[in-house]
Order: sequence, then structure tokens, then C-alpha cells
Amino acid sequence: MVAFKSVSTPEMSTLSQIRLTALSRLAPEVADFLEGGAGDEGTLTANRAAFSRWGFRQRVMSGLDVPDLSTSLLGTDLAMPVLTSPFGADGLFHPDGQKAVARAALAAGIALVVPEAGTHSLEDVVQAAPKAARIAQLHPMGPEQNFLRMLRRIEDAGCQAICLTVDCPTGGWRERVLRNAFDLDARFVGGNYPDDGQTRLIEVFGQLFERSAVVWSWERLASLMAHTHLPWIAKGIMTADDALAAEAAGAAAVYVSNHGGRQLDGVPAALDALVEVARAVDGRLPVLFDSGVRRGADVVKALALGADVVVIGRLAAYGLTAGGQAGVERVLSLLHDEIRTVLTLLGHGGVRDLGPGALVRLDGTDTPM
Ligand SMILES: Cc1cc2nc3c(=O)[nH]c(=O)nc-3n(C[C@H](O)[C@H](O)[C@H](O)COP(=O)(O)O)c2cc1C
Ligand SMILES: CCCCC(=O)C(=O)O
Repeated sequence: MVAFKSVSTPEMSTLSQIRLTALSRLAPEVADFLEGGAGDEGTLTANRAAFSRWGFRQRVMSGLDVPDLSTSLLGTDLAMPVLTSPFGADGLFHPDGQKAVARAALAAGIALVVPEAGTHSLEDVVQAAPKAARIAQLHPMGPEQNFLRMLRRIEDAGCQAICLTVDCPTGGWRERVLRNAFDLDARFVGGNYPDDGQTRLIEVFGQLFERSAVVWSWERLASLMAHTHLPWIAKGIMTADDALAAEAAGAAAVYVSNHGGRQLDGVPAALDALVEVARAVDGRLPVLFDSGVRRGADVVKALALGADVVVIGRLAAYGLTAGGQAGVERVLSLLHDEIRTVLTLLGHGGVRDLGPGALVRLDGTDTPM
């Protein structure tokens, strides 16, 4: 009998099964925090629906070798065009949190994005997998002295780049969180800010929770980022105008994301914004993409629509919840193998040569790309 390889436990047999396993293990209010979006969750739903409006333009008998999934981002080699997103409060899902994600990323040959609001400090995450490629995420908010201190810490921790989350001047209006009166314990988000008298957590993240936002400007950000030699990525770009503003402010890459539908409900699906942003930057900067990716075929669609690298948020958190490091590794290997399968069936030799010609609209419209 020919067996499909890598059949693991039934709990981790497929990505959708890993999600179910994860949700069954979490307290209902934590599952709601993970799964939920802002407002009526229209954007959350739209993120998924956008993928099903695109199908593949299959070509057969290509004569091509096994597809090459390898790529690079800002000088960092990646075994496939996938990163894990900076999801904070990671200790809610597994005690090892991003430490387990870092070990899994290293094993899979990809990079992780370490969240500022994580359960473990950046230094501890690095210590857990010193050889893992890593990007550190920061919120452009709070005292400037703290922001500058974090830039030093990120450089000292040997990170390859910095990811600045620009769509989060305050927390989204999350009704599942309100309904459950779910309070994020400081323990889960304060790994970088131990109570050592230097920086108080509330000074850094207060505006996320207290809706008293002082929204930074691109000019302010650009002047602070002049203090580091590391390249930076603007995360949360949804329009051509903002992509160009990020580029003018010195961003080395733009990251299309609506925060998984968790911030401003009513913005379009991230996949639809991707087309606009990719066209605006026109190959001058790499484009990262997240929001709604749940399988390998989604990764291929996003690459075809202009992403250079696709980032997984909840998917990584499901793996972490279902099995710690092994769970995240399983998510990454399922993604890898599905991407390879889709590319082979699609008749494509690799991830770098994908373009809109690989796709067709399935909803009868003839949207120009
Ligand atoms: C539990 C959770 C915590 C998150 N925390 C952060 C964060 O601290 N910083 C950030 O930039 N994005 C954060 N995000 C957003 C993710 O980085 C990512 O943009 C989003 O999850 C992508 O959508 P997806 O989950 O549909 O893949 C978080 C997302 C989740 C689900
Ligand atoms: C955990 C603190 C960051 C919150 C956030 O960005 C999210 O929940 O999406």
C-alpha cells in the first residue's frame, strides 16, 4: 500500500484539524480572544472570502522539476516564503510561547517576528533558538526614550530587521473581548518590561487598552528610525498612499495586513488591498502579506497577487496551542508540503516566478490586476 507520508496524530493531521484541536484546548474567553475580530467581524469574514474569489489557472505537462520554495527577505534566506507573525500574549497559548515558535522556525528554515507585547523577553526568545532568523516587532507608541532603548536591545539581540506595527494606535473595538470582560494579564504581554523601575508597562502599551491614543506620524517615526542601521518593515499597510508614505519615511519593506480583522472593522479584505499596494511599490520594496491565510493554497494565491513573503498569525497560534514547538513545526511542514503540491499541480517551477497569470477570478468579475 502506498501511504501518504507524515501522517501524525489525528489531532494534528491537517491545518483545519490543528485549529479545532487548539480551540478545544483553550478556555472559551481565550479562544474568543484568538479567533475574534473587531466590530461586526466583517473584515475578519472578508479576509477569508477574498481567497475563495480567486482560483488557479492550471497548466499541465510543464516538464518542470520539483518546485523551488526557497526565497529571501531583506538578505535573510528562507526555506519557503513564509514567516510567523508577531502575535503577543503568546503565553496564553502555550507556556513556551514565542520560544517554541523560534525553535520551530529554526527547524523549518524560516524567520519569526518576535512581538514586543510577548510573554517572554526578546532576549529569552533569542536564547531559546540563537540561530533562528528573527525580526523584532515594535509598536510606534509610548515614551520615545523607551522606543530608542528597544532599538538598542533589538540590535544587541542580533535581529535581522524591525517590524513596526503602524495599524495599532489603539486596540480595535473587539466585542468578544468586551462580552467576556476578558482582561489581558500583564504577565502575558510584559515579557520585555519587567518591573525594574525603568519602563512601566502601562506607559508603553497604555493607549492600546485605554483609547487615549496619541498617534505617531511618519515624520516622527522616520526621525527615530534614523537611530538604527537595521532595515524596517511597515506592518498594517492597506492603501497605495500609505505604502508610498512608508517608503518615503524610509521603510525597507511594506507589510499588507489588517491585523487579521482585529483592528478597524470595515476595511477591505487584506488580499484585495494587496493588489493595490503591490502595484504602488512596483517591485521597489518587498511586500509582506497577512490576514486570513489558513492553508498552502492561500499562500500561493497571495504570492501570485504580489506578495513576496506571506505571514501566518492565528495559524501559528493554533499550532502552538495544539503542540508547542512540535505543533508549530507541524503547521509549517503542512504548509510547505501543500505549497509544493499546489505549485506542481499548477505547473509552476517555484515561488519567485508567480504572477497574476497563475490565477483566475471565480466570481465572474473581470477585475484588472
Ligand atoms: C492573539 C493575537 C495577538 C496578536 N498580537 C499582535 C501584536 O502584538 N503585534 C502585532 O503587530 N500583531 C499582532 N497580532 C496580529 C498578527 O500579527 C497578524 O497580523 C494577524 O494575526 C494576521 O491575521 P491571521 O491571524 O488571519 O493570519 C496578533 C494576532 C493575534 C491573533
Ligand atoms: C497582545 C497585545 C497586542 C494586541 C494585538 O495586537 C492583538 O490582539 O491583535
